[in-house]
Amino acid sequence: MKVAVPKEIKNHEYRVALTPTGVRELTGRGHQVSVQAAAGEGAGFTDADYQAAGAHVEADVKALWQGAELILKVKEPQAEEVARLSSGQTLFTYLHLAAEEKLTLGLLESGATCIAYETVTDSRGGLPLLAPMSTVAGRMAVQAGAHSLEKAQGGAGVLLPGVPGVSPGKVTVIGGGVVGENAARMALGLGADVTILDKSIARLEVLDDRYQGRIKTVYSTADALDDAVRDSDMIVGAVLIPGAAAPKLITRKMLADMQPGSVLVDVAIDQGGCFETSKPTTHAEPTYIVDGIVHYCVANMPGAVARTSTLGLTNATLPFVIALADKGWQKALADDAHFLPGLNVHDGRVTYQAVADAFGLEYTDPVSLVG
Ligand SMILES: NC(=O)C1=CN([C@@H]2O[C@H](COP(=O)(O)OP(=O)(O)OC[C@H]3O[C@@H](n4cnc5c(N)ncnc54)[C@H](O)[C@@H]3O)[C@@H](O)[C@H]2O)C=CC1
Ligand SMILES: CC(=O)C(=O)O
Ligand SMILES: [Mg+2]
Repeated sequence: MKVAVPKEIKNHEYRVALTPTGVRELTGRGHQVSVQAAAGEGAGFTDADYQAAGAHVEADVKALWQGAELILKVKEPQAEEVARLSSGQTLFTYLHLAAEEKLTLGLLESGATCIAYETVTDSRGGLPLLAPMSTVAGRMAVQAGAHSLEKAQGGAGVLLPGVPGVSPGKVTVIGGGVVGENAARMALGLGADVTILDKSIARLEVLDDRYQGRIKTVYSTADALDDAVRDSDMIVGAVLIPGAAAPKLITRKMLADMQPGSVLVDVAIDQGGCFETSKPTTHAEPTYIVDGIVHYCVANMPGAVARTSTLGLTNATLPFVIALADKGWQKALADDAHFLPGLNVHDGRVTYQAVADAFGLEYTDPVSLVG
């Protein structure tokens, strides 16, 4: 199969979808891999590294896209990339469509087959292609939030660990999944006073057992959210309903109950965000202030630590990439019931229920397409 790896073009996105190690796995199976010139630079891989693994390095971006059957990316296609996609091509990348109507309509119009990393599942109820980046983003969330608490960033001037004689800062994490647990772990490591809210008692049980009371667990209700906004120096938004737009859990009105200079870090921004006042930001300008509250809402947080993130992401995606290249999308998805939910769009049809629901579009069951 002809596989293409474009250079990412989203603001401050330095990850790449395939490492030279991945290229070697594909070329060893007889596939042709084209990598855009400098695609791996931000993650520490040179064009020569890719060539040594058997890739063709392509400087002409138009030729790269046109010649591809399978396109591997990291972030959702930007407008100029959507315009390059065509019917018969398969795109494998993060999509987050429920938060992006224009992108959804663009992909439908392209006629391409679009498989999202974030909706692939596993036998333990997890999201194996989201988890590595959720781990990164959860760990970064506290770094970013701690920096945002500094006065020069508009923050309240709170040092999370406190000092002897001064209480530590309070961090509340809403959603105790992969992002949430990793954020809580970092906050705990810094010496903050940490609480996790979740709707899943089973998940709270796991966290309680794992952290033996060092992290408080609270069942997420409207009252618990009211308490969180009154008490917290930093709130991390880390909820997910797979494939769907995030629920808005903190409204603008609730910001009035927060201490001025408190910080909201909305990691769930890639699914639209879980705070009413969230809007996507970039690493170039990661924060903004609403009603005295600092908001950090970067939609591609892991892009800033591209070396670690690329290695973590591609370790997880490689087996699925190999399946797509070896078998084609139809057989690869038909053979793996956990890969199948990755299919979000095919030939003008929406094949993921939560995306169809988000925009009132007709849903096509992916089972009917893979035979
Ligand atoms: N901004 C960025 O750069 C990145 C963003 N993300 C995003 O972070 C979000 C979280 O991802 P994961 O932790 O992997 O998901 P996850 O599925 O591991 O965890 C989500 C948790 O939210 C809980 N939850 C759902 N609704 C809730 C509610 N109303 N109140 C409280 N808890 C609720 C669930 O029970 C679950 O424990 C996703 O939107 C993901 O796409 C992930 C990586 C990078
Ligand atoms: C999950 C995601 O959106 C990211 O890694 O950028
Ligand atoms: Mg996004």
